[in-house]
Amino acid sequence: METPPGILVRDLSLHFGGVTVFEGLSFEIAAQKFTALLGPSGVGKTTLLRIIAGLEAPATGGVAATDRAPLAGRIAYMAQQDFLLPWASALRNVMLGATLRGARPEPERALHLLERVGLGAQAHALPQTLSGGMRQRVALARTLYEDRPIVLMDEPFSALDSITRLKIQNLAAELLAGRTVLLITHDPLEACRLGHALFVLSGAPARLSEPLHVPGPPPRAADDIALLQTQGALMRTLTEAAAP
Ligand SMILES: Nc1ncnc2c1ncn2[C@@H]1O[C@H](COP(=O)(O)OP(=O)(O)OP(=O)(O)O)[C@@H](O)[C@H]1O
Repeated sequence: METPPGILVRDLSLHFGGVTVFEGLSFEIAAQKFTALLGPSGVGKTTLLRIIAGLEAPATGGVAATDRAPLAGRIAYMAQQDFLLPWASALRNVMLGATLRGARPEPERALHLLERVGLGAQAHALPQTLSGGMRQRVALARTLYEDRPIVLMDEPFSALDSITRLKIQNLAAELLAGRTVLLITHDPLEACRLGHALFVLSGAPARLSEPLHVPGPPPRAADDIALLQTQGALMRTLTEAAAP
């Protein structure tokens, strides 16, 4: 895989009807790190991710890679819902991107990734026979199958119970290490376990907080002292962000 670049967001403005979601928003997402993005519901997190993914066009400004090469084709997107096709096996769902692009599927590589997320034995199972955590692991394997240097994740684990969530966070940290990852989450613990830098988006138009940094490589233990201190600081920033 090529060296994952960082992402430059420059002078972004976007309005929906009379609402100004972004006005002159600029920031940088570090290369080869996990960046966590938190903030109140409706502030514009998903919209920001969609702009970076090229799925939404801003009124002004834009998004570029720090290596100046085009971003197109270098981004994988993992959404909150697993979006698995109900009639296709786990294996075929992992290869869905290739199928949709008309590319030759690589079942051996897909199976290897299912094995890495602990689902080798379920390769031929249909999604409805799998638990929510298993389905999100299939979705994670599908994201990895795309093998893109940049990975955008929109609350990917929010529907899971807390222990399943801790386990899949560990997997994501291991399997996505070295890529440029932007993770939207409402879970301060998830942000602190996985993020190298944590940002809070708040206000209308939305502004980014100064980043918080958690020491040590992800995934961090949930009871790590430095993590708990950062989580406290993050909770204060989130409380201020929610104040009217
Ligand atoms: N296609 C659209 N048309 C009109 N308004 C939109 C559209 N998409 C988003 N919005 C509005 O833009 C704002 C930001 O929405 P967005 O989904 O990005 O928020 P969010 O921070 O991701 O929220 P949540 O945490 O609840 O997922 C909201 O006020 C939303 O209603």
